[in-house]
Amino acid sequence: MRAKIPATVVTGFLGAGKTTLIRNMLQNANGKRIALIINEFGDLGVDGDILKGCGDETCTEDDVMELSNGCICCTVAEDFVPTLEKLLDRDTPPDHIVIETSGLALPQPLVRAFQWPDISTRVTVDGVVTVVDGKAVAEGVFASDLAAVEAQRRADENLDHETPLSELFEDQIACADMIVVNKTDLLGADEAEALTGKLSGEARQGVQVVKTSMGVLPIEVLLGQGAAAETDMTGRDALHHHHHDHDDEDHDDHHHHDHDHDDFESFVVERGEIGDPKAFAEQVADVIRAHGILRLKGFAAVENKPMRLTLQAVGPRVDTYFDQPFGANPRQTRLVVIGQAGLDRAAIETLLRA
Ligand SMILES: Nc1nc2c(ncn2[C@@H]2O[C@H](COP(=O)(O)OP(=O)(O)OP(=O)(O)O)[C@@H](O)[C@H]2O)c(=O)[nH]1
Repeated sequence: MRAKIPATVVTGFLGAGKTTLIRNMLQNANGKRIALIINEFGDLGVDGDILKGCGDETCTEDDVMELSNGCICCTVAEDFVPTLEKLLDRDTPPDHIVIETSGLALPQPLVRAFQWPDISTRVTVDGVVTVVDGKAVAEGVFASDLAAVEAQRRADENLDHETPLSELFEDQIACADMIVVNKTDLLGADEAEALTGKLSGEARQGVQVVKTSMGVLPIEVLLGQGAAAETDMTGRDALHHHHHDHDDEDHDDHHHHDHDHDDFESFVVERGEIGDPKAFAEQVADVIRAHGILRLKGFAAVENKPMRLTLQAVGPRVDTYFDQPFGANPRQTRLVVIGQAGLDRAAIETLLRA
């Protein structure tokens, strides 16, 4: 049986920065074939056009598909499932599927759609990424252009107009496997830190909360979370049952700053052979927990074993398996550590080499 194709769901309010994040990801895809499904309302198609025109060779028009209708829970059978199947049935299916939900959409019905027979055997939800407008949330308004959000709601008679935005926001947070606090360029460092802490407290246990601006996030952090969200709805459920949503054109009311400070960093730690793989995996998990490392991956040389051990960690969940003999490669342990800027490299190196 072939491995399931991973799908990442990107959710977040109008203007939070979903399209910006996805565009950045496509431009840094490193040859990964990523197909995009955009759940946009009606005939606006704005994000689709932006992304189709992103000018990157990895992002051809064929790889961007739009769902014709705004609400996935109502159109799963006639729209979403066929769209997904069309992608899966290609001669060269994508390596990864990314789905951008429309601004007021809740991710829950979309994740549930992956439980559909014929889909559940072929695709799995790698992770739900909730993009947050850091500035707006810090100010307690959740979206920076409230008028646009209201207009978006009013324009759809099916939309529930009663639920406060704060509750829709809670639902997006509840479903997340990763929360991206975007627009930190508009926040002070303390404000950003406080917001991150607050959101960590509100999210399900173990959910990673990362800070960034202009949606710049290493693709290794964004993709490959392995959450299988559709099989794990516990605690993800929407508190509120409102339906129907649609998207709207973004109103360009934000200032951009050109900044090139790095929000993420990564480095390599090398060491000699390890003893017991299981004990080492636990050691790695401890280091990850102690230092808030987002991803850790690489190979280890294990005493008396010709094969190299592959290590992959998403947060403190560490997977290991023997993949192939070292062959011509040096018999060494080499681990790539990825995290938010400011990792205590020296301490991490010491712990990983212990
Ligand atoms: N200052 C600042 N502006 C940002 C940042 N990220 C995105 N923006 C801007 O915010 C606006 C909205 O970004 P989008 O990526 O279109 O947001 P979206 O979530 O896709 O919005 P919709 O698709 O309309 O729901 C755009 O003008 C972006 O250029 C950021 O980190 N800082």
